[in-house]
Amino acid sequence: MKMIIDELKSSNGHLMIGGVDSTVLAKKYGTPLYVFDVEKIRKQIRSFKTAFEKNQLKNQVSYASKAFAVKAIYQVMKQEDVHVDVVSGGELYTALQAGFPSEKISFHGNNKSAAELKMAVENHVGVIILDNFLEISLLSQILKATEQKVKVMLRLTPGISAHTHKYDQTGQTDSKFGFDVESGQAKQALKLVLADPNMEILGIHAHIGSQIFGTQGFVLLAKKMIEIAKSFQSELNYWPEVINLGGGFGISYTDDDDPITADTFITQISDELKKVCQNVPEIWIEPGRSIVGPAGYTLYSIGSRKDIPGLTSYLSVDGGMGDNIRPALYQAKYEAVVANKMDQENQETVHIAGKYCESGDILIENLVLPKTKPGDILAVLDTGAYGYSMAMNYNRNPRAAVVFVENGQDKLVVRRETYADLIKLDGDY
Ligand SMILES: Cc1ncc(COP(=O)(O)O)c(C=O)c1O
Ligand SMILES: N[C@@H](CCCC[NH3+])C(=O)O
Repeated sequence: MKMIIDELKSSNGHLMIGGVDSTVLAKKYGTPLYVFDVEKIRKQIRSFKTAFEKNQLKNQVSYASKAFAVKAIYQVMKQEDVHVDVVSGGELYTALQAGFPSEKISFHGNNKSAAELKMAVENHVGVIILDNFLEISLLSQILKATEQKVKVMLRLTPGISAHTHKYDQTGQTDSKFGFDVESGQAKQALKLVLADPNMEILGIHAHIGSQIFGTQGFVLLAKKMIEIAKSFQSELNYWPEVINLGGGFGISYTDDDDPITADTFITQISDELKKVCQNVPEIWIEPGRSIVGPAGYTLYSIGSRKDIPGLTSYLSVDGGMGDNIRPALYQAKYEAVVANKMDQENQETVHIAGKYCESGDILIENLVLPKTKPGDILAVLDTGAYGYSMAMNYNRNPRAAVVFVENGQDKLVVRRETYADLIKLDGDY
């Protein structure tokens, strides 16, 4: 079991989150419940910033908001004075409604619609990260028609395969994202952008994937981006002001995961950049999971139990794949504890089943726990990234509420969906 657990116990054996008793939160707001320790989020952002400062690199941290995109998190990012990236009109809308400054927003996406591009231009987003040729022409038309100018970057596919789940790889040549460097698409895109008087090209971007542990892929990417910049300079007389290296820094979900600190990542990237380039551009990164993942917990109430003699036991909880699709989609592993029995000995091994009508709805296999009874609170750890943001209403289960805790105070930041919410969009026939 992860070392962290000892730090989280209160004297009565309850799991504490951000100075608040998690069982009190479960009672107050109901379960399933996402809980975020906001101080952890702030600390992680600051560790990226500190690492850049230590290495004396001009930089920008841009939170990849797909990991968790609700108004309150954009407000925390505003307080921490970082940028954010969005990948849809919906994320952009949420950020703007939260009062997040549009000039600090980067707009990503491999199939942005004309309407989304127009929305980004009208709201003066900081930079549009162009992903394909259709988008260049759509944006060009919009800018001409509205007589506006915008900063852009080009998303490149650098031909680097990260060591992670296939669904989490994005930098390999055979990827749906970005302009391919190898075949010359990237150069062609740059020519088009340079020729457009309404587009100001800020730099180049690449993202190799998500939940990556080694530094090797990032170091390779840094080197490759400088090579690309040099070829752009010699052939098109263009040198980027910014190189954006994307996100993807891995976190520890279980003891098998060995994450690298922000300091190690940034230092190794910085060393490589300085080795291969005298005039290092401003470096941007886009961490999502590493900023919000470890700060998140999901609290569930334990319900029914099925013991199959000689085989195994299933403990069911009141949530599952609807609030955390990651185990079903990527075979992702998690750790969990019984929040009201932190001081009790582990006594048995069980599978944690969700309540959705799918055999694949198993949140954790072979979890070692104390003896439990219905009504005990199970806390799954490190669920802050890609949990709520990928939540769904399968089986017409309402989506769970989200609570932020900090300095011993709790605040509901997303209310629980009601049954009435579920039929809000339905018409009669
Ligand atoms: C372009 C881009 N930037 C940043 C991220 C964030 O990745 P992560 O949450 O792994 O840091 C992603 C997701 O993979 C991405 O596609
Ligand atoms: N949703 C993925 C990460 C996607 C990253 C975006 N390209 C996960 O939970 O691991």
